[in-house]
Amino acid sequence: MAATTDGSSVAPASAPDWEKWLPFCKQLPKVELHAHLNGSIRDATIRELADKRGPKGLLAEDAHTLTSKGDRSLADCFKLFDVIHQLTTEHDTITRITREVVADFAADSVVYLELRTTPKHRPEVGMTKQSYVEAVLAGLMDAKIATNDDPPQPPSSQKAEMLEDTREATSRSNGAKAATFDERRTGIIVGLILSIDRRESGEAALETVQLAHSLRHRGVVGIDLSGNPTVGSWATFLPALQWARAYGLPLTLHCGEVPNAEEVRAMLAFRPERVGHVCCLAEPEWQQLLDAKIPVEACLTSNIKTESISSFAAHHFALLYKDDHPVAICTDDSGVFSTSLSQEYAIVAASFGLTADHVFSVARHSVEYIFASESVKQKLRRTFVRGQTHKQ
Ligand SMILES: CNc1ncnc2c1ncn2[C@@H]1O[C@H](COP(=O)(O)O)[C@@H](O)[C@H]1O
Ligand SMILES: [Zn+2]
Repeated sequence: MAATTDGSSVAPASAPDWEKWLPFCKQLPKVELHAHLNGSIRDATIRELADKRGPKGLLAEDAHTLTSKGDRSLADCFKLFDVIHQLTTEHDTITRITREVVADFAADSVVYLELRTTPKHRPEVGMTKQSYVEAVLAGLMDAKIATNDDPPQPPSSQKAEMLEDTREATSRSNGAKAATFDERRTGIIVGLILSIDRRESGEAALETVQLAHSLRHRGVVGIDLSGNPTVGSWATFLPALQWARAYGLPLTLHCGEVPNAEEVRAMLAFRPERVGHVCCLAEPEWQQLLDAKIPVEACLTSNIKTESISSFAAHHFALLYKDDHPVAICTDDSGVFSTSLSQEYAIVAASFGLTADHVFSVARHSVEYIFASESVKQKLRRTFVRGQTHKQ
């Protein structure tokens, strides 16, 4: 793994080192660009859903074990997602977890969130990819209603109308209309990214891209490629990703979570708008990333817990930061890895000896990498005026 620091210019951090950064990071406005819906569920919700399935069931046992949060390999992590997915099969549950996840990010001073999720086709419960995404969109609506000061929840017939009200239509280069949920009620703007799972066929991937295209005006802002990195091949997903690009949908790819030089080279050559992780890049691919200046979503706790990186101090965030490479700090799976965006910022600050100004600047620069219109960026830039509303 070439993407490690030499350790000479960065001081390793122990947990108490970063904890003292938490109050500052909690009140810092933040942008979250890499958060998987089913990886961000509250522990209490997982346990409640598992218990409803029967107290002695295998799922309940697994759910209680999985919320005990030990470090686990990447392979264990994907087993865990399978358990979580068995607990979140109902539309109502999808709506509920979306509402809760958005509320949790909002409570952590996240001002802009790009939440990603894999549309699920589950004929056994009457779920199509479209109905799954509709359930997520309903959760985004509910999140706004739930955190609103005054109005009670409207009957569902009114929801579509309200959704229409809260749209922010913006022009895209291809002339399509895009939208993000605005922050009038909650203080958080949310865009939805649809994920392609590496287990899927090329056809299923294309279905997700077409769904994203058709729901652009409802808050879908981009496409992600994720899932077990040891499964599937780049060639399978490339046609769907090319369609996404033709539709003008920005792309983010999970890249280099495990060593796979050929795939990393192909991904970087494709020039996605962002990449996640980039943990296991050899020197030529690392140089390719730096030259391409593709913004990186850095997920420190995730990389440590899945054993892709050996320690916070050895994380390649330091190299990216020193090189002035575009980078955004992200959680990946705040529920599964028991973290928060504030905690990730605190870890970065303590691990790499940043000042409060540096931390603020990292947060502010993340605005430049979002999948939203210039008008949304402008609005967010105004939130990040150092010294005006947010002091050390
Ligand atoms: C740990 N690093 C990771 N690497 C790759 N993919 C990951 C991931 N963490 C999460 N996912 C992807 O997100 C799904 C869960 O959320 P959704 O059901 O889509 O909401 C997982 O099944 C996996 O496909
Ligand atoms: Zn991820």
